[in-house]
Amino acid sequence: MKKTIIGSEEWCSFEHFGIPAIKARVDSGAKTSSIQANNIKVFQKDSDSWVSFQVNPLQDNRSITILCESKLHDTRMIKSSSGISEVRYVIKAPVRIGHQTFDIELTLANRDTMEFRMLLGREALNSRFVVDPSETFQLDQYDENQLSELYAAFKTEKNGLKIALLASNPELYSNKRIIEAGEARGHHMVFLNAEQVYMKLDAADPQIRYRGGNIISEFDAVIPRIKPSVTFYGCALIRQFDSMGAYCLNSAEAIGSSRDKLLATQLFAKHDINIPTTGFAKSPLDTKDLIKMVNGAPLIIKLLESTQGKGVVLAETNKAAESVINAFKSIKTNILVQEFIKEANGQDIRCFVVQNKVVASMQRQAEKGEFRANIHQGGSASKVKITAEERKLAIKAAKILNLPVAGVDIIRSNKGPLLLEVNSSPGLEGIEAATGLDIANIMIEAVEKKLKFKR
Ligand SMILES: Nc1ncnc2c1ncn2[C@@H]1O[C@H](COP(=O)(O)OP(=O)(O)OP(=O)(O)O)[C@@H](O)[C@H]1O
Ligand SMILES: [Mg+2]
Ligand SMILES: [Mg+2]
Repeated sequence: MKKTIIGSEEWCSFEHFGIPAIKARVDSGAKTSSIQANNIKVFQKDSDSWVSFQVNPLQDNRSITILCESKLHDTRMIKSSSGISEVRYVIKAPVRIGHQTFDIELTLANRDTMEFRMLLGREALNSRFVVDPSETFQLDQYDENQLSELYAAFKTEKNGLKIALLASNPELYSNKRIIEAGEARGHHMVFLNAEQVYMKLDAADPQIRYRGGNIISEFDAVIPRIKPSVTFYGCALIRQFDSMGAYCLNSAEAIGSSRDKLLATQLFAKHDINIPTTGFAKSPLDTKDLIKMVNGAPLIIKLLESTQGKGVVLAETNKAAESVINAFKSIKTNILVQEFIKEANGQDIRCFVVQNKVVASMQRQAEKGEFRANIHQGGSASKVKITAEERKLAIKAAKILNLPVAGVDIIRSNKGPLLLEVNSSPGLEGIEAATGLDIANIMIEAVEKKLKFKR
C-alpha cells in the first residue's frame, strides 16, 4: 500500500468517543501515542476493567470537556525524568486520520501542561504514513469557525453550570478548593487568569477573549478572586462578564468598595455600624488634631489599601504617631488613623459570610509581641462561638457592601463588638482548617441557589 505523507502536526478524530477533531503532534520518537486526559477513573463493568476520563480536545480551551469511557487495554509503569514511577493507563480505540481509520493504542496522560492534546507515536504511523517534518496539516485542516461548528453541540450540552474562577494563581489553596468543590457538584469549572483575559467593548458584539485569541463562550457564573494589585482591571472584567449575563459571586462594585477602606468605613458609619473611632485628613497641618480626634496614642495607622495586615501600624506615642502620619503624607499615601483597641489583646474574629449567613467563624490570636492577628503575621486560628450581636454585625456589614461572599473582621472591645473591615476575597485555608467546614462547597451552593439550579 502506498504510504500517505503527513506533517509534524495533524488533526485526528475519535468518532467512537465523540471527539470530532483533536490536534496531534507527530512524534516518531515515542512508541505509543498518548492523549491528554483528566479525572481518570478505573471501574468494573461486566467483570472487565474500564476506565473513564475527560478530554479537553482543544488547546487552551477547557470549556469543552468530553467524557470518554473505554475498556482498559493495559496498565504500564512509567518512570518520569525525575525518577518517580507512575501508573499509566492504556486504551485501544479507533482513530481517523485523513481517510484512514484504524485501532490505536493510547496512553492516558493526566498532565494538563501538555503542549499538545495528543502525541502520535510511531506504532500508529507504522506502514501507513511517512512524516514530512517540514509540513503541517497535510490531511485535514480546520479553521476556528469550523472547529466551533464541530464542537457546537458541546457548548449547549451541560449537566452542571459553567463557572469561571477569575483569579491569578491556580495553585493557591482557595482557588484549588473552589475548582474542586465545583467539579464535585457536577459543574464545569474553568480557571481564568485575570491578567490573560481581555475584552472587546462593543454594543452589538461584546466579547471576552483569552490569551491566544480564544473567545470565551458564555459562563453561567463567575467567581472572582482578584488579588488587590489587579483590582482595577479585575473589576473591569467582572463588569464585562456581568453585562454578558454571567452571575458574579461578588460584583465589581462591591469588590471595589470593600477594597477602598475609606469608602467602606464611611458606608459603615452611615449605616450605624460600630467601628473604632477613625479619622482621615489630607494635610499634615491637621495631623495633631487628627490624633486628638481619635483620643491620642496609642493609635493605629492603616494604609487605605492593605491586606494581610501589611499596611497596619501601631504608634505608641503621640510623637511617633505624628511622624508616621506625616511620613506617609509626604509620599502622598492615603491613610486612616484609628483608635487602638487594646483590650482586644491581639485577637480578632473572622466571620465568613455567604448570602446573609455566617457560615463559619474563627478567632485569630496574634503572635506574642504582635498586635495584628492576621495569619500572615504569624497569628493562629481556632474555632470560636460568636455572639448573636457579632453575627448580626457581620451579616449587616456584608449586606451594606452588597457582598454575597465576605470575610468580616470584628474586634471585641469594652464597648462591644466593633467592625474592623470586610474582605471580598476571604481566604479559605485558615478558616477551613480551623473549623473543618467545606466552605468552598458552600460558595458553589450559593451560586446554584442564585441561579435556581436544580439537578
Ligand atoms: N483599631 C485596632 N485596634 C486593635 N487592633 C487592630 C485594630 N485595627 C486592626 N487591628 C489588628 O490588625 C489586624 C489587621 O488589620 P486590618 O484587618 O484592618 O488590616 P488588613 O491589612 O486589611 O488585613 P486583612 O488581611 O484582614 O485584610 C487586625 O486583624 C487586628 O488584629
Ligand atoms: Mg483587608
Ligand atoms: Mg483584616
